[in-house]
Amino acid sequence: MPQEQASQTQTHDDERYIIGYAMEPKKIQNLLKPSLIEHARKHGIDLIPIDINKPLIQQHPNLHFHCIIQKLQPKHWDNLNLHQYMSKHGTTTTIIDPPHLVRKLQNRVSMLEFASNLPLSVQNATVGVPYQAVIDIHKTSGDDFEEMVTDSNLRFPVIAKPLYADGTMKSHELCLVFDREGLRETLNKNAAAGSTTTPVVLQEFVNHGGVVFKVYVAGEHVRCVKRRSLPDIPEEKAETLKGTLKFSQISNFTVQDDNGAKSNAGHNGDGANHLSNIERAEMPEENLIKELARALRERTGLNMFNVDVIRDAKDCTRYLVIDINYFPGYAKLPCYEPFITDFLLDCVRNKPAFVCEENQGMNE
Ligand SMILES: Nc1ncnc2c1ncn2[C@@H]1O[C@H](COP(=O)(O)OP(=O)(O)OP(=O)(O)O)[C@@H](O)[C@H]1O
Ligand SMILES: O=P(O)(O)O[C@H]1[C@H](O)[C@H](O)[C@H](OP(=O)(O)O)[C@@H](OP(=O)(O)O)[C@@H]1O
Ligand SMILES: [Mg+2]
Ligand SMILES: [Mg+2]
Repeated sequence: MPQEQASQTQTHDDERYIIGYAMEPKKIQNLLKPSLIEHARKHGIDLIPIDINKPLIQQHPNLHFHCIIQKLQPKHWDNLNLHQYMSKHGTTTTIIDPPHLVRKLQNRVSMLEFASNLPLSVQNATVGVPYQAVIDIHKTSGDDFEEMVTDSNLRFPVIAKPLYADGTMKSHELCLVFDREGLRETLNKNAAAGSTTTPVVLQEFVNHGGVVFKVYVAGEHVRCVKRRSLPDIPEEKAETLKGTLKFSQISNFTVQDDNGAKSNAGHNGDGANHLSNIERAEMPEENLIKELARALRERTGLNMFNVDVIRDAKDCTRYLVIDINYFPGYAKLPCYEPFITDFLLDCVRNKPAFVCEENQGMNE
């Protein structure tokens, strides 16, 4: 079976490790496929579900977790009371990754700060971030609005993104904004939402050939795949476009899923051309991806994340990080079973580089 061949890690028959997973049912369904549970089991790892709604200390009294992987909302941290659990088992159980570090990825400003001024040196390539500004969502009219847009130094088109990328559907509701009127309209709609109003980041839209590179990181293990993205907007067209265009989770399907959906729907023409653009797009240099992953692991202190990277259509040596997601959909990677299992084996064998700093800040 290809997954077996792809696994790099040797296991000894007598080694067995218990790894708990704490996450919402939808995430479990996406990630913990029988193929992963089986692959991990064959390599010495028993994956055990943790109930995220009650204290961990009251669960599995006869099991010792070597490590726990998690994707949780703050309320779940409270319910699980991991602090209590770790005060008893903290010397032998590792939590991947500490929540106070994960939280930095839940804000689109602090998230991209990790990717600013990265000292990478692979051929001529540079990796940076697009220009972005947080705006005052209450300045929706008159001079205040005009002044704010001028002061922000942004050039249209921009993408309006909710500041908080906190795992809610709302946090993925983005909007391409073509001009000042479009921006005013977006802010007015946001203001009309009343109690659900959210701060907004405006990020410059960068033409990038309609392809996003998703770099999946699990400790030292790194994989990069191509996904569908927004199409380019030629400069002359950008000047004539007005208003806004809402979109959400445009890059969440794999190229294979996209192909299937298009052919099932009987689409051709533009759709097919667009997909072949993706297939034709050259992957970034492997060393660049590795260096980027390493640098971000160091800066964030995290092990499990993916990075969305685009390549400037005007300058193919210029890469831009547009998004970093904690604990992404690894199951969308081909042969994700050995990828995750090898990482988990690294964790339980306590390779120093993978152990998070004493699980500090756990319940912060
Ligand atoms: N600055 C940008 N320039 C061009 N395209 C962009 C830019 N930012 C985002 N995009 C496009 O919009 C998509 C969604 O943006 P982003 O990744 O920030 O949102 P998200 O909801 O956090 O995504 P995810 O589902 O990966 O968490 C990207 O995959 C890319 O196709
Ligand atoms: O934090 P949430 O649950 O909103 O995170 C998303 C994340 O934004 C990414 O979109 C993941 O997908 P990929 O980047 O395509 O891997 C999602 O993965 P999923 O398969 O678990 O839905 C995350 O949940
Ligand atoms: Mg993204
Ligand atoms: Mg995201």
